[in-house]
Amino acid sequence: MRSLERAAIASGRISGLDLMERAGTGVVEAIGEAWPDFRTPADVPRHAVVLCGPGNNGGDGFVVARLLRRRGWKVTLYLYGDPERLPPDARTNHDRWRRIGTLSALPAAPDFSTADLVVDALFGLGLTRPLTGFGPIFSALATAGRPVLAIDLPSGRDADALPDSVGWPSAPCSLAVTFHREKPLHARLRAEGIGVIVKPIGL
Ligand SMILES: NC(=O)C1=CN([C@@H]2O[C@H](COP(=O)(O)OP(=O)(O)OC[C@H]3O[C@@H](n4cnc5c(N)ncnc54)[C@H](O)[C@@H]3O)[C@@H](O)[C@H]2O)[C@@H](O)CC1
Ligand SMILES: [K+]
Repeated sequence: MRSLERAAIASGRISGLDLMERAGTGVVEAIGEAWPDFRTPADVPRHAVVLCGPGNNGGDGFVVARLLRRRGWKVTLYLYGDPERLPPDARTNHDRWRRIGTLSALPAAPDFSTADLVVDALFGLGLTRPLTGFGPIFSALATAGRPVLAIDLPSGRDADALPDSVGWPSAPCSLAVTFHREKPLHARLRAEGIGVIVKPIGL
């Protein structure tokens, strides 16, 4: 994915920011496909809790937050990490979000009870080692029993599904929305009964 992305950007066909916008747009399309009820307006605005991480997976989360807000959703956004250290495209989408919404630092045990949907944009392809310290958050998420959409893949899991990654702490997941092509992990997710939707982003 990284080399495809680099080649697409180097060709001048598309920018990294465009890819991120397409990824976020694909996620919002997938929400309507997986949960058709969410397409129709509700009396009370629907509530999404979006968890953004320190890389471009978090950047996709900021795009999704903005697009859901535009569709009338109430959005609660938690950021894990320092906004000043976000990579450039994620930072741009953080700034765009901040023009229309607020964010808080990710608490140790967030309240997910009023969420119609939780969007997991903490970690994607860039995870390099097992997560530590996320146990209480993942437990709170599992206990809340709310639908969880993973952007690209459930945070904490290894996209390559290498054997030594079995058992790494990871977020619960109802649906994973990945981009361009499935990665090795997605076959495993399907085998576990987790939905997977692949969205084109113009690569
Ligand atoms: N590569 C591509 O072609 C595209 C990527 N996109 C998104 O970008 C994501 C990949 O972005 P990144 O490469 O920035 O990676 P991530 O956003 O998955 O994570 C990178 C960040 O996580 C930190 N990190 C890694 N392992 C950690 C651990 N165990 N504990 C704590 N911190 C850890 C790294 O230091 C870095 O700050 C994809 O999953 C996808 O969601 C999309 O925007 C569209 C195109
Ligand atoms: K994720």
